Amino acid sequence: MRTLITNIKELIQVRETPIAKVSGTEMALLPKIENAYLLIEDNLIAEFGKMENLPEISVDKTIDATGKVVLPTWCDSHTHIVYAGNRVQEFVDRINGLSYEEIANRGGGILNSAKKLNETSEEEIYNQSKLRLEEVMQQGTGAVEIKSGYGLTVEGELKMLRVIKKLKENYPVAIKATFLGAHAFPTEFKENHSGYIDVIINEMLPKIAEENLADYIDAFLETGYFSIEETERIMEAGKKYGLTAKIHVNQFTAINGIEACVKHNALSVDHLEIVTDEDIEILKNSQTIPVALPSCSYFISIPYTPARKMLNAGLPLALASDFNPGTTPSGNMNFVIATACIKMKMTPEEVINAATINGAYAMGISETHGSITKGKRANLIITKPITSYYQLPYAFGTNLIDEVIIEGKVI
Ligand SMILES: N=CN[C@@H](CCC(=O)O)C(=O)O
Ligand SMILES: [Zn+2]
Repeated sequence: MRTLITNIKELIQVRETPIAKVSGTEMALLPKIENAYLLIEDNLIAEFGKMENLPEISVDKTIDATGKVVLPTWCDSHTHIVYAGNRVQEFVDRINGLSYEEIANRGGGILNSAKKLNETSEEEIYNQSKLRLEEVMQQGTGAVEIKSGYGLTVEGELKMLRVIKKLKENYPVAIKATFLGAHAFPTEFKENHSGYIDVIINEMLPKIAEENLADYIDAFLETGYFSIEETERIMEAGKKYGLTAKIHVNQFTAINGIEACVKHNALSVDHLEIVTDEDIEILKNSQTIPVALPSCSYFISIPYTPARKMLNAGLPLALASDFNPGTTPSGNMNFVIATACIKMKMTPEEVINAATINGAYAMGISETHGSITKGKRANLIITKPITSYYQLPYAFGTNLIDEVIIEGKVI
């Protein structure tokens, strides 16, 4: 099957030579071709170039993109899309003055979602979660990482990971599964942290490996959650099963957690609302990519990741949604990029790099996703007619997406 997209006003994020990620000042550059065509063969990008160089070819379908921008679909490297129910009451409690921490201390927060998840059948969780996946696909997401972490029991964690596996099987979007058993301590292990970590290492991980249910391992390294030493135990155990770490860290406090993650070759460190100069130094010269989650900062009113400071220091940065019931009940990457421009003072070029090629890197899929490169997956957003790609973050709240193509097919 050959599909030809013609008369593209701007074909953006064009990388003739494949790259893994972009860092520092490179993030300000977003290569593009004006008045372009792009040829899709089956599920791959086969050719692209200027309209004037379009060769004579026979195709099965032509899409006229006059006035429209074409770019790679969003690569959302950090979500918790699989969950049961919602946490609307906590939303109202926060409006009335309670903080995220106060709600968690009352047994709300992650433990609230864990209770709901353990009471809900696998089929029902799948049915609720697939609606969120379908929604973000329509919003232009073509690759997504999904975490467990609302089970916190052997059965609960396996149930979540099996739902992620089923989503992988049934949807064309690229999905990476991350095991986040170390998301919070269940109440019965509140005073016995090592006991719960033993359950993670000796009971959960072997079963997950046996069923091949996870690609990565995560922990919530934070004051009041998992300490550096506890997170190190988790990362080391994961490594034994071939699971590279992607760690929640520096969301509320900076406790030198980033150093431990870099030491253990984490693929990404995520959140980073609070970042010290030492953290930035440590991230330099590492292969670990920082991931910012601006919708979370927006929703629970916490600081935004200091993107400018990090980019000025030469670091790469990825942007992801953090879609979850507690701190970010939205997976809309269009809102993520707009918020990063508006609140983090990133430029349109930087946010698009952060949400495509760098997001792909943060999921370990930049060889196949995240740019317009021959041989990569034909995962594309075709916008409505717009003046330029600047309009995407500018017109926040307006749906400017006309069509989404995943694996070569309009969805
Ligand atoms: N901070 C840790 N985990 C999630 C939120 C968990 C929740 O409140 O349900 C996050 O990334 O924001
Ligand atoms: Zn998260």
